Amino acid sequence: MYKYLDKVNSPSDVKSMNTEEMDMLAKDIRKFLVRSVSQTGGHLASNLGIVELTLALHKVFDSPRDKIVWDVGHQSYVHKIVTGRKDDFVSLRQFNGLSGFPKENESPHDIFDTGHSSTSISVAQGIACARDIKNEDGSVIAVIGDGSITGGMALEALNHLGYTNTDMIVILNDNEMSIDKNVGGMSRHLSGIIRNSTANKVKDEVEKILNVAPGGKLISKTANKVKDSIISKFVPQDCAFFDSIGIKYYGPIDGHNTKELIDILNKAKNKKGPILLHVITKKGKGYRYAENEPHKYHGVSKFDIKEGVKSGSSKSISALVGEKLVSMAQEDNRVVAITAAMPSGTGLNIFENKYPNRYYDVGIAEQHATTFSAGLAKSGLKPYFAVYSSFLQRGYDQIIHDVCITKKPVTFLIDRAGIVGNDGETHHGMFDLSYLNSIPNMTVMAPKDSKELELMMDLSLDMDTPVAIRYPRGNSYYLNIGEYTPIKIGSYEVLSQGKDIVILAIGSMVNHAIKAKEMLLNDNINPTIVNARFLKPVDENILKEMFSKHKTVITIEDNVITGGFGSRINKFIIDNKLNLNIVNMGLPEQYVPHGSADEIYDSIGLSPIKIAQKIKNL
Ligand SMILES: Cc1ncc(C[n+]2csc(CCOP(=O)(O)OP(=O)(O)O)c2C)c(N)n1
Ligand SMILES: CC(=O)[C@@H](O)[C@H](O)COP(=O)(O)O
Ligand SMILES: [Mg+2]
Repeated sequence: MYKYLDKVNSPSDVKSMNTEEMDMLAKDIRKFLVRSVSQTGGHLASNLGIVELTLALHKVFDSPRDKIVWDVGHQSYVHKIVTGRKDDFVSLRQFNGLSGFPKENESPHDIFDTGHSSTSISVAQGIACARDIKNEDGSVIAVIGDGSITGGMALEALNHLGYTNTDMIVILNDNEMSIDKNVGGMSRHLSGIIRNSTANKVKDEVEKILNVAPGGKLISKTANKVKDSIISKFVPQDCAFFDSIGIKYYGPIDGHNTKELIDILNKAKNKKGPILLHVITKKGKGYRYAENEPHKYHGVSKFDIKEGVKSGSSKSISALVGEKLVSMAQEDNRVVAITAAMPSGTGLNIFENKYPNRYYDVGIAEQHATTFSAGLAKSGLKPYFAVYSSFLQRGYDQIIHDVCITKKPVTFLIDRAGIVGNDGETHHGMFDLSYLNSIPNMTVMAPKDSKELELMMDLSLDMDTPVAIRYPRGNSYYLNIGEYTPIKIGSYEVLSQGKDIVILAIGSMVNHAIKAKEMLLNDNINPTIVNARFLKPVDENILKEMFSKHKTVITIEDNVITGGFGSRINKFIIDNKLNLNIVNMGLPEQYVPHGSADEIYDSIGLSPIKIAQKIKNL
């Protein structure tokens, strides 16, 4: 079906191809990617952009002896195809299927597990330094995007790398896009380099990289031809930033010109010290819709190839948050919104459209975003930092040191809490209740549905201390049960009275508890259900009342079972010397793999039916 792709089962198959064949292979791969991802969902646009670069890397380097370290890893599909996993793409990101990110246990070619951004240079430098200490050889290459290089970790690593002068290659894959438009001074600097690039500005550095062969000068006719063709594209520009910190910059390089890429990589392979190759690619290349709207094709669900991705009719919880924040900003001019490179994902693009001057995209910089929010709060504003649960892990010290010790009224809108689904273990928001639980001065809430989420946001506006509100990935939903009136700090809600057993559920697990109760009623088991809206403070009055009326207590949370909501309730029971049966239900203390959220909840015993079964078996 694919003339060239069908021949590829390992990197050596690419090595045996000439550049023309590799270009035909690139075409096949693009076709394959579009077809395959249209049926499974996945990260499309970044992979379409990185086809020639990945093929050139596998042509020139000898993976896995030479180590290719992918940043984020969402662009590793072509690498997976080349390294023998093409046939597994039918199961991409599905339960028990191929991961959408590099996984060490999937292939020896996947050098390091990843999913979060800006780690590749640190990892690669560690591997390269270890190689040197152990007197081993082999190249180490970090492949990082223009979005990811704005992240604090990447900048810290560059700072260190320039100092240690380690032999290593950083490939900066610059498509001038993060998920949304890339932002920041670094991005502006890189774009400036691209704009200023002209074929005539040949500088000494070009000569240097071309003269890498021991002893020297390019003398043969062919070599000179190669030189000319490279020089016309490979023009070092104003690269003061990288050069001044000790990393030799080369570029910009056409990331879709296979011959040029192979030539440059061959030269770079033998260079001493750290070098950075600035490779320019087009996100979404080869699929018209993705080229035109790369942000829409960064991560996609299944779609029709002819029609392209269509927006769903239901409103996401994130969009609802964006809209609510707009209405709060209308009422209160202290409200400002912050995102760390996730405007569309968090719904803050809606806020940006309405209030561009009260909106900040700080780049992939969750730590900075947290402390920046503390600074805004210090000056009397009401900052709302909307951030995915797993990415906020990056800002842990900043939450304590800069927000909570001095009680700055920053509100964290924690999106993607609980199981996110197909991104898998790096992205599930399964730790936030635990990591926030022990931080003094922080109020932590989780709504039963989207209407309650809005009420919690209203409450946060009136509070002058740190607040976190967590909610899941998905479409907004309304349970129409209980009260929808202004919420008081630390107030729980009894949703239905039963006997013997009380279920205390938090956040999206309230819905699971309600469904589980419907099933249990068929077996004459009638638990009381409490919507535990706050991780902290807890509602002591309701807890005492419930614990006096019931013998068995069940806590349910979509957070790791240790250290979160259940632990807090256990402590309350111990502190009050109560004699009760208590069962904690939550996510296992293990990294949870990818799949649909429903499949995962069922597999770990948190689907309504599994909850009901567990209660029946008590
Ligand atoms: C710590 C962290 N924050 C945010 C993200 C979400 N994220 C994934 S890819 C991406 C954009 C990366 O842009 P770039 O490195 O330029 O790669 P491209 O998608 O353009 O290929 C972002 C923000 C993440 N994975 N990790
Ligand atoms: C690779 C990455 O971190 C993001 O692209 C992430 O996959 C987005 O997740 P959502 O689809 O939940 O926005
Ligand atoms: Mg990019």
